[in-house]
Amino acid sequence: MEGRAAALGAGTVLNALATGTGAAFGIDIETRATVELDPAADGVEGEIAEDADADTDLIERCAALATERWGDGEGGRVRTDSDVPLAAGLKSSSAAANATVLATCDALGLGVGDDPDAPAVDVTRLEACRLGVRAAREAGVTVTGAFDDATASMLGGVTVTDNDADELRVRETVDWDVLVWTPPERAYSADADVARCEAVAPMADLVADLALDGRYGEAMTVNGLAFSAALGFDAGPAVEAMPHAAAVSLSGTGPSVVAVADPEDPETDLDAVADAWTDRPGTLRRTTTRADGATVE
Ligand SMILES: Nc1ncnc2c1ncn2[C@@H]1O[C@H](COP(=O)(O)OP(=O)(O)O)[C@@H](O)[C@H]1O
Ligand SMILES: O=C(O)C1=C[C@@H](OP(=O)(O)O)[C@@H](O)[C@H](O)C1
Repeated sequence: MEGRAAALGAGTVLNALATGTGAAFGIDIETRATVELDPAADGVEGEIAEDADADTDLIERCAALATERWGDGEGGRVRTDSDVPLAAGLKSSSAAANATVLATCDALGLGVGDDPDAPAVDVTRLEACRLGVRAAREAGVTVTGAFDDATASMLGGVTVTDNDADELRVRETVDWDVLVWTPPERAYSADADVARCEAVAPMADLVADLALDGRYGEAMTVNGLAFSAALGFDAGPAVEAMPHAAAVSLSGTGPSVVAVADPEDPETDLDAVADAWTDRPGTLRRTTTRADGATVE
């Protein structure tokens, strides 16, 4: 009983910490999970390939909740390996949770899809996503549940969500080139200063209006300025990127900054953004948006 799945990292359009409404978009960086179930095992044991000391509680809970819900409460082992840096604002927790829940479904021999009425579909990706969000809340790695990030990672494209109700308001495909700057430091979402985020709620409402109007780029850039100020990050990288990018924002609670360009628009140029950011410490990564989301492998 072995199963495998992969889920996406994501960038932020609207940080949900101010109002509970959030928006994010899936990008082409992945976390893969392998689950081996053993009906005789007592509980689930987790391992994170990149970091032997990182907290495995989230993925252990994801596998355990999934076997409780769709199996017979089997235990076993779960292992993740990931291109999504941990606690860097690129939704590593959502990608790990989604990949683990789907890999557990695969190990249980269940069909995963989006149409609940299709004969081959036992579990929808949205159901799997909601279970991962529940595990994230129980593991204490999130403030709002981060259903925005979880849906972007699971479904791909851009999603706008109500994280208080775990409700998907919008899902749309976007086609952007993406440049990600990840500074060396890490910022765990659970440690974020929520009161400072709540102070910029009027700006978050404006960002939500723009996003619900389909103006994702403007929404994202306003989000970045507001939440960089709220969370104490330098807005300099965003200002440097703005002349060359369709949009740029601090991602999540940071520290990564994500700039996007429209491949059809010659006015946008991520090489110029990379030049502007080149002397900053950390890593620069070029990627693209993804519309397909998480997959069973
Ligand atoms: N590859 C992974 N495998 C297992 N758990 C992970 C992985 N990546 C992240 N996590 C979990 O998510 C937590 C980080 O969550 P968070 O601070 O929200 O970061 P991010 O903004 O990247 O989602 C980690 O402490 C760990 O519990
Ligand atoms: O924990 C949470 O509820 C959230 C964390 C933030 O993301 P990161 O995990 O990327 O910091 C934020 O963008 C998201 O809207 C909600």
